[in-house]
Amino acid sequence: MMTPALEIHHLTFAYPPGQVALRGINLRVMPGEHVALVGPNGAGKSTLLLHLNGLLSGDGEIRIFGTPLTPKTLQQIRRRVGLVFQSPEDQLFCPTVYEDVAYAPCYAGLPPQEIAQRVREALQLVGMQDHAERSPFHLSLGEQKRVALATVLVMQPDILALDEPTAGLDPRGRRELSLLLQSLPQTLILATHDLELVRQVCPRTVVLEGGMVIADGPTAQVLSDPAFLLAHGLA
Ligand SMILES: Nc1ncnc2c1ncn2[C@@H]1O[C@H](COP(=O)(O)OP(=O)(O)OP(=O)(O)O)[C@@H](O)[C@H]1O
Repeated sequence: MMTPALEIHHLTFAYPPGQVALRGINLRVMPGEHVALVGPNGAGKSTLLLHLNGLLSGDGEIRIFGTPLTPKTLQQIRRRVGLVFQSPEDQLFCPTVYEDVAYAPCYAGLPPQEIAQRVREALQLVGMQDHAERSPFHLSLGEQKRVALATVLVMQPDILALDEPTAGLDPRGRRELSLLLQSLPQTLILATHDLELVRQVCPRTVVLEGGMVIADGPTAQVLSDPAFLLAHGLA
């Protein structure tokens, strides 16, 4: 059998001093799957994403392509799992867009020529190739979000986890991002309230509520029942 890209067993986590955010999450995602993570505010979506590359660490087990996530494997796993945060200012800190996108490949010690090529490709993918020399702080929110995505794509992660990627984007920005996400061959985990995006990008949807998985199945099925959507804060 093919090794899953992501396996989560009985993951439980509480923020100090005791705010329980995840209660026994089990999840298996196969390579190349595009999975949506939906649920009301406070359901635990962001908390779950922060566990995927060890930024938070709860009780239970996480395996990335079969490798358990432990302090020993953390560096190796961070190269395979790219996390795009909800607010781009958490991800951008250099004087220029180019430097921000080049930061991770520089840090990883890639050769300069490869860095330049990867940065060009990543900026092209998100449609920001003409803004390489601008300051990220003078870009619009939508542009910043695209650069933040490029800073992760540039490392060519096998798993891409995005938190609210369309929040704050205008309709055209949304459409372009949706098309880009649909085209990505990577395993994709998308935490969002944007059900239209979910229908466009993710054949599978997982619903979280109160830190638990309360539904997991084909998107068309999971999102088809208006009463279910209403009951769980999704509509
Ligand atoms: N830094 C923190 N300290 C304490 N509690 C937190 C912290 N961050 C989140 N929580 C709590 O953990 C729970 C899960 O929050 P989380 O942000 O993961 O939910 P979410 O599904 O991403 O919500 P949203 O849709 O609002 O982004 C909530 O009860 C929240 O109040």
